[in-house]
Amino acid sequence: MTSHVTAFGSNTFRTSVIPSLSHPEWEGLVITSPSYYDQIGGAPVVRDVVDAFYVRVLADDDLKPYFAGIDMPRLKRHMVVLLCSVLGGPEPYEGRDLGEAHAGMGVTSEHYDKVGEHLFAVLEAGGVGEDILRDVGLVLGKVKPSIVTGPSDTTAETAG
Ligand code: HEM
Repeated sequence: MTSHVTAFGSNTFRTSVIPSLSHPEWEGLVITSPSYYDQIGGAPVVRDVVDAFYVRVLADDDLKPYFAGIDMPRLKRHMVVLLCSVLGGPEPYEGRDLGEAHAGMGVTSEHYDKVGEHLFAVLEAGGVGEDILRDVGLVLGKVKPSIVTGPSDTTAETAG
């Protein structure tokens, strides 16, 4: 049996139709695309995604040590707001610059990629579409150099 009900609440954005613009003449001329943030169900869904994300991250023996002694409720709050704003939501991110927040942690490229995989896994489990996954992947690629400061054994491109 297939189900398209997301694991993170219902998605009602597609049901909002503006009656005066529903004439066939207007088809394809009116931009009705909601933000990714609205598409996935807004802040409540992002909160659920982030909760599930840190459950996975903390269950990963390679990643868990980074979070020892960290104020997780605060971290989750900052991550929720960051993800909301990346997805086009209204909340402005007020946490630290990502480079500054991760400075001195020695995050490796491999561990960064694992964190990215956990984020993808929860977004996929929540029924998030391909287009959003693709763009989140692009953002993760852009942010990586600010966060990764540790040694990596996958720097073969620069060899030779
Ligand atoms: C994948 C991209 C990542 C994003 C978007 C991200 C995002 C964030 C954000 C928004 C904060 C809070 C910043 C603040 O306190 O103002 C944070 C803190 C933190 N992140 Fe990340 N992070 C990422 C990757 C990682 C990785 C790969 C690790 C470790 C394996 C990591 C470990 C931590 C820890 C331990 C903190 C808490 C720092 C502290 O409070 O002193 N993060 N991250």
